[in-house]
Amino acid sequence: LHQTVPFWFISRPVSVSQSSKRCAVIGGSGFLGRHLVEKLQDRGYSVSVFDIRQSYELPGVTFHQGDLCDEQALLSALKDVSLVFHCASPAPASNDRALFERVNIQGTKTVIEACIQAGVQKLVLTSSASVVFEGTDIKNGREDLPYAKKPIDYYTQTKIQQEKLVLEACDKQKGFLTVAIRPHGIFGPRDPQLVPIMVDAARRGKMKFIIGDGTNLVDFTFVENVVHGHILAAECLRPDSPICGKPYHITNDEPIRFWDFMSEMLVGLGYAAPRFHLPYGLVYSLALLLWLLTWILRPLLSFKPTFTPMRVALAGTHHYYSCERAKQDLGYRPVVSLKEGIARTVQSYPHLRHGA
Ligand SMILES: NC(=O)C1=CN([C@@H]2O[C@H](COP(=O)(O)OP(=O)(O)OC[C@H]3O[C@@H](n4cnc5c(N)ncnc54)[C@H](OP(=O)(O)O)[C@@H]3O)[C@@H](O)[C@H]2O)C=CC1
Ligand SMILES: CC(C)=CCC[C@@H](C)[C@H]1CC[C@H]2C3=C(CC[C@]12C)[C@@]1(C)CCC(=O)C[C@@H]1CC3
Repeated sequence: LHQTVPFWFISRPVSVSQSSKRCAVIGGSGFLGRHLVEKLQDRGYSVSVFDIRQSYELPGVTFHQGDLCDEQALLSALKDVSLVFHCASPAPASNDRALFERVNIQGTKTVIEACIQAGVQKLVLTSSASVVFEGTDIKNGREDLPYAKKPIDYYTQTKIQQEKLVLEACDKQKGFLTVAIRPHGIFGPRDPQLVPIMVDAARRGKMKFIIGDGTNLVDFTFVENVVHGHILAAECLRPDSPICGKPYHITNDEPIRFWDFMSEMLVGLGYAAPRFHLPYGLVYSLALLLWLLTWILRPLLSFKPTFTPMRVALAGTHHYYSCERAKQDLGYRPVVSLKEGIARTVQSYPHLRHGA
């Protein structure tokens, strides 16, 4: 991680002691969590994972299987840990209100209480840039944009509450420091959402259409850059740093047309790029109608449409964010370019290639 470090970081060089290199990753079995665990290990951290499931084994990594709403289970996993990364969340696609409220709100309160009780000094939350997204254009959005008043789904609604809880818990007097990382559109090897959903849609012939004029710019962020942002934040988080209790956008700093990104991925995997344009308003209205119908008919039908209003909004509007604050305060610069990230991602999915 060769970076230009901010001046206040250089002015107080503190060697990262062995005890402060003991960390836990809540949600460490997931897509981002596992990449984070691997990089932390490379950087000499001793890592524990706390997750509701164990999806892999890694020599040197201790796994604690449990629900983050269970304080006792968390406490035993956080023993002797000084740094915690919280990147667990139910998948956005579930849209299960009760589950999001239980895990993202109640569970995060439990994480904060357990951290304080266990003597953890630093908590780094994986939030989301979508906490300010309401389904309409955001161009170069900065962190001072207000939280969405009408969040596009329960996932976003509870991510807002979660971020507020974590940032408000920052208390220099008590020696408990917090920071939130807001990534956007994470992609990379082993991602269970973006590429698999896209390929599934392509295989069902649903990737022929471009929603809108196809010029809307979006941030897609390679997973290693997101990991890099988390580790920088953890290492910069000290009582005298300006980052305490603040959110930081972490992006690839290369906004791309949503449909160019989709096309590059699809073509890379051997599928045709979308070609035919459909008006945004029409597709959004149809998605809304379909969503209403599935909601009304839910006692009779268990049908999950590919086109949801939320997905149409994500596919047809501008939503890209400035990561200037992270550059300034964390010395953040993306470590993998979009081109390289796309190439590595395409290569990592041989089983999703056309004809495989
Ligand atoms: N992927 C993206 O594009 C973006 C993600 N984020 C945020 O990044 C974080 C990581 O996302 P990602 O890696 O994609 O998600 P994943 O679903 O891959 O990882 C989340 C992990 O948390 C686990 N988990 C869920 N509920 C609990 C619980 N109650 N107790 C313990 N563990 C639990 C999940 O288990 P299980 O799979 O069994 O539910 C999973 O292993 C999330 O907070 C997400 O909101 C933010 C912006 C963009
Ligand atoms: C930048 C960002 C926040 C990305 C999030 C990723 C997902 C929301 C996308 C991954 C695959 C996308 C997709 C569609 C919408 C957005 C995604 C779910 C469509 C449903 C849009 C309409 C179509 O023509 C089919 C698309 C399938 C893939």
